[in-house]
Amino acid sequence: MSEAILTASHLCVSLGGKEILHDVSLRVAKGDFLTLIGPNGSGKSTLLHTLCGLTKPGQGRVTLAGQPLAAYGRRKLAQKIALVTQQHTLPADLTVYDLVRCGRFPYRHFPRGLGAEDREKIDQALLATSLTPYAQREVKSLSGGEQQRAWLATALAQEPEIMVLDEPTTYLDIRHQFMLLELLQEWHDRRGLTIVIVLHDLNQAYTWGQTTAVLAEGRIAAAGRTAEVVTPDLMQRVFGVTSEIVTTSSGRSFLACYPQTAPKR
Ligand SMILES: Nc1ncnc2c1ncn2[C@@H]1O[C@H](COP(=O)(O)OP(=O)(O)OP(=O)(O)O)[C@@H](O)[C@H]1O
Repeated sequence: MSEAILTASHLCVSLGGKEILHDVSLRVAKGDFLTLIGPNGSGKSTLLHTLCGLTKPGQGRVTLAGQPLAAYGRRKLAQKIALVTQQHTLPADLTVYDLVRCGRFPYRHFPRGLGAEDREKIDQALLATSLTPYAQREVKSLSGGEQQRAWLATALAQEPEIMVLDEPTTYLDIRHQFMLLELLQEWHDRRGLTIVIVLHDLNQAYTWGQTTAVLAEGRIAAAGRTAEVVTPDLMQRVFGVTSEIVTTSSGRSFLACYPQTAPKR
């Protein structure tokens, strides 16, 4: 088994006076592509924020490469982990280029401005997300899906070892959902990026995950190799939905979820 890069041990997290995560332990191996799934309100975002050090656990701890998160300064931590979430507040006139440039902040030594390497990384990130022609557009003028890609570009420019993404396919049409997942897969395969990603589409979690963790009511219901975790039995137990592993004529396997009441075609 590969070494752990990120480890959560016995996390208890409370928000607004209520315990949200109960004794959650999770091990993310270096180079993993981990999909995190669970019903609405099960604590997925809370877990991601805690893994990134944005939310402090009441009990338990998170370690990054064997060191507690608190041992890393903010700049060093940002060189290791990038978080892509959906809650964004932005100045009205911020351009895409300016946003993606923020990904280079952990590497900048003030008062020096952007160096040649920073500019190269920004250009690469814009290119990878097909946003080069949008560089001078105001972020707020972009569609929801384009904005999502701009945030992904910012995280790519950050060059983290671990990318943590909270439902990044929201707002994206199906082709762009696949493009985003393929892009992550490519950065995972070519650059060894470790990925922890919340996906609501269970088939996508089944298809892209090497490992999968399932949260239910603030507890880990299952974790391990995706093919062993994402099973019709578990989907029934955790989500209350019927599903089947379906193999197409081209030999690809999918998790097909369907309501019992769906009309047959
Ligand atoms: N700041 C807060 N104060 C109080 N309760 C909170 C706070 N933030 C989140 N919660 C509650 O914690 C629970 C878990 O929320 P969280 O956003 O982590 O779930 P989730 O699995 O990501 O949900 P979803 O799939 O709907 O995005 C929810 O019941 C939510 O209402």
